Amino acid sequence: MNILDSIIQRKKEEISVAKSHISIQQLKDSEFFGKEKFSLKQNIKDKNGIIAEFKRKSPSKGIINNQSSPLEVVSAYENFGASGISILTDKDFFGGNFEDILNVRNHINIPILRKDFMVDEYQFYEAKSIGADVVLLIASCLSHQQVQEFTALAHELGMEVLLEIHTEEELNHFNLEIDLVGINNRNLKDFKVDLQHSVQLKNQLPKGVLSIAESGIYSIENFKYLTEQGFDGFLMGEYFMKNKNPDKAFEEFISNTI
Ligand SMILES: O=P(O)(O)OC[C@@H](O)[C@@H](O)c1c[nH]c2ccccc12
Repeated sequence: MNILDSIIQRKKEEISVAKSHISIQQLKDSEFFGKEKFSLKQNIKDKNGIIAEFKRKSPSKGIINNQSSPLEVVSAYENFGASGISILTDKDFFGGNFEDILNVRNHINIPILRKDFMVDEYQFYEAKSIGADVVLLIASCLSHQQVQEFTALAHELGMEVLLEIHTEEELNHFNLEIDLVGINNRNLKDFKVDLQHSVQLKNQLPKGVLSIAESGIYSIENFKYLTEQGFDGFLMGEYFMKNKNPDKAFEEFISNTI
């Protein structure tokens, strides 16, 4: 069993526990349910294209940062022009939780991506109830049909969808309702990073689709290369989070690149 399989197995257990505690109706009654969303699609075009991630740890890197406060970090991301924020809500493997989104939602005015492994409709109601504007759909965990159904549900709830792909076969998961396509430079099964591979995949996307280069952007050179190759957006976590002050790291990166 690879790491992705273990994460999904655990996720399914968590979801069944969550369902037994909180009903969909209760989620619908929460404060954020009726709120308007911020559009990541729009912000990718209007701002600096970076979706900056708050990330404490990962299966590939272990602890990255368990000191920084989400609000301090994401406020700096917003102030220095990020198009959006990604916040991991997976607890066991990434050290995230719902509070990380709930605690910042009312303090920032850019879209928040709930970064998790979405495998069940219930999680879309959860995402909306904590104030997420965008959800991630990972093609390698889902069938073509699930991608379609989950996209429709996300839209019905007023959220946008970022479809993550990593292989040529996964291009088949794309449909015209998808808002943004992320190409993961990292293979989630063995953690290898390959930027060239992502560029090749990006060139096979239908024209006009907003493309996001995800993961493993470890230097200004990497960023510039991907920009030159025509990516519209960049999902970056570790590069900022590995610093004691991710807020400063973000500010410095922006002043050196954009
Ligand atoms: O920290 P990095 O290498 O900059 O990567 C950020 C983000 O792309 C990565 O966290 C990620 C991309 N897709 C995922 C799916 C699940 C969990 C995490 C991810």
